[in-house]
Amino acid sequence: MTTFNSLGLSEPVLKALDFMGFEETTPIQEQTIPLGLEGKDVIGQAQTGTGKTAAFGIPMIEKIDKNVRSVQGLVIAPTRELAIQVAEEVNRLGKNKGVRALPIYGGSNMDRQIRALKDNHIVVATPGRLLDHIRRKTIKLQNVHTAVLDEADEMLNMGFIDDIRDILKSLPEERQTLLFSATMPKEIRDIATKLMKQPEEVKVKAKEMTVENIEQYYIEIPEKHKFDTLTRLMDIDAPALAIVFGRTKRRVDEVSDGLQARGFRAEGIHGDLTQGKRMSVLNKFKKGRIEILVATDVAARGLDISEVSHVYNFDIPQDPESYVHRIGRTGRAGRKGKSISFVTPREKAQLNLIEKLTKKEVERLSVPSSDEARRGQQQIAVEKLIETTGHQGLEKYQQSASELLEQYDASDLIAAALKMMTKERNEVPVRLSSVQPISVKGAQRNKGKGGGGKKPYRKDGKRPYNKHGNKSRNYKGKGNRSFQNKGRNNSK
Ligand SMILES: Nc1ncnc2c1ncn2[C@@H]1O[C@H](COP(=O)(O)OP(=O)(O)OP(=O)(O)O)[C@@H](O)[C@H]1O
Ligand SMILES: [Mg+2]
Repeated sequence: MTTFNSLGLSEPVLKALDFMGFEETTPIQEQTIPLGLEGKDVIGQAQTGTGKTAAFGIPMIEKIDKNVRSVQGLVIAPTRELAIQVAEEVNRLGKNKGVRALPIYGGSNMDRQIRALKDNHIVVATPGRLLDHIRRKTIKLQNVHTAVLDEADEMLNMGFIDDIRDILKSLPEERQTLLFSATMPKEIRDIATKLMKQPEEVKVKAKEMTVENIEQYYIEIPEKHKFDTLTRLMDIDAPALAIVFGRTKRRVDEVSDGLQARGFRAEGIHGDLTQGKRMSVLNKFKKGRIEILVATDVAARGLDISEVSHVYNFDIPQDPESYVHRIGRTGRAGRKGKSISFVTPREKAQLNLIEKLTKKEVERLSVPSSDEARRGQQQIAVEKLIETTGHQGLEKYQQSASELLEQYDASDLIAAALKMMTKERNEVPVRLSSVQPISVKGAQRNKGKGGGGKKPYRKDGKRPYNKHGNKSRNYKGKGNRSFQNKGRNNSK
């Protein structure tokens, strides 16, 4: 166990860490904070939810002179939501030291940003908006000594390489550059290395690329049954907060409309929404006012919402890396999480690619039946009833309870109470537009995935549900055609 104390951090930063409840370092923090403090360039790769933000945030804050009123640290992040979140975490870490961070991103008022820039030591920006400021000369970067690319591979992958290069060119030569992500494909790392000075590579040793505390499952399912299966899973799992990833904006809209039609508190988020709408949906989700966030990959990276208990890949992602980030929205900071990915029969090769990247086998589940879903709902009522027996104030009901028990059979009474408490399953028909399955370039059709049989769907390890009908059928692909990888479709 390594404490932050042993890293030689300043009192105000230690106090902030204490306030935030960080007791010991995570492995990536333990390894990169000393390098960051020494001024070394660092490429840091560690699993999702393991504290990379503080790993770069802490040394950056330590190196800020709060009396110099100019931007000294710069973080670049791929999305607006992430820029805001990172700025919040940096502000928490820097609070006692008097170090302030400002998020700047497209879709918000430029003049206001310009005014606010004067009072901040650190800027957390999306690449496009930052370049706007640089080109209009509305931001002064000559005092920047530390630059961080958070989710570096994503930004370089998205074709932002020229933007990033232009941004870095506008910073002083004498600076430190840090690069972080949970994934770092070799070709991207090679590009990145060219932007840095003899970077130290820190790759936290982990057998698998995904964190162990996420239980990973997949369900093989034809496209047309996905939606009903999703709502069944939700009825059984009763997630605290869930994120459902869809492939396109239209898909996200349709799935969130469908979920609403079935009585779930769901809303969608994707790149076509206004900034205001995106923020309001995300805030509602963080506060639990909606329970399901339906999203494109725009929400796949970096977002840290601790209560997210389930991630559903309604559509399997095009990039295997994206899978790592998507499921990483759950199981953060040591919490438990569960991910379930829908794979159409023609997409098995894509699943194999994912397993190859993550070095982790994804376990197969059978399609839950509507009877299992109904029992799932009933189980929720059972748990609620049991929990309520521990509540105070039950004595007010004891008199009625004894009277009832004199007249009726106890099990009839409990059955009636459960019936009243069990949510009726809403199965209004929902139709989605058809989509193309993901295709893998030159993919070998999956020839019998290893890993034994599938597991019947169950809410947890303790209560097995019998399998009912609905076995996944043997869908045959149309021959062994290899599919063209359409590359990244710009559909976030
Ligand atoms: N040392 C620590 N002790 C306890 N909690 C921590 C510690 N470091 C970070 N955290 C918390 O863990 C959560 C995840 O951290 P963070 O968002 O930095 O993860 P990440 O590695 O950047 O993940 P991703 O790859 O998804 O971006 C945050 O809520 C953060 O406040
Ligand atoms: Mg992060």
